[in-house]
Amino acid sequence: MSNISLHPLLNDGLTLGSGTFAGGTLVCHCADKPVKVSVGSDALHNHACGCTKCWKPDGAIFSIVGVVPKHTISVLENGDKLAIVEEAATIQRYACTGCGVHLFGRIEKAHAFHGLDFIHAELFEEQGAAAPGFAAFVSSAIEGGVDPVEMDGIRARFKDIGLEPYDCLNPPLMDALATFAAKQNA
Ligand SMILES: N[C@@H](CCC(=O)N[C@@H](CSCO)C(=O)NCC(=O)O)C(=O)O
Ligand SMILES: [Zn+2]
Ligand SMILES: [Zn+2]
Repeated sequence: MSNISLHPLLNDGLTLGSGTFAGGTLVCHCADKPVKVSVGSDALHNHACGCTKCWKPDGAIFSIVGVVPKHTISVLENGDKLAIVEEAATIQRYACTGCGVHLFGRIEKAHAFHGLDFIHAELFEEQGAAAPGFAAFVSSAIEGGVDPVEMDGIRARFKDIGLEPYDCLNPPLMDALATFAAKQNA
């Protein structure tokens, strides 16, 4: 297959987390007045995401995104540069208006993942955050511009590095969404 970059942190195999990471500071890509956000948790359910909405570094076709309890997040510096990307989205992503990096995403409505904020662990200035554990929304990469003929190779590459590819979320998270929906509909 072609030289597609899944993500800079996936292209040469996974770097495992320390297992003891308890949070740190997320920093955007601005050279001047970067936005800094404190997080008091490791990235939970960390995964590669091929959807069109999650932030990706330049040249990558997958995002790496995980969640943290929202009460562990606080904006430390230059929060005036943050703006919500898409107000109507389930996940309201707070992006830096200078560089476009998403610092965190929050769900304000009733939802299985309410109370969890979405973050990109590669933005931690510290090392040791959890590695991604699976790949989600893989087929959505086509919506982002990937040629469908590349998909077999992309799925094979994920399997090679130990990440099971799914076209939605992984079974435990899909079960959590379905459990929430079942309770709401009861
Ligand atoms: N095909 C669409 C899928 C977008 C989508 O549903 N993304 C998921 C996963 S984001 C991180 O896991 C989601 O929950 N989105 C809610 C939201 O973004 O508000 C596409 O690619 O756009
Ligand atoms: Zn920035
Ligand atoms: Zn996504």
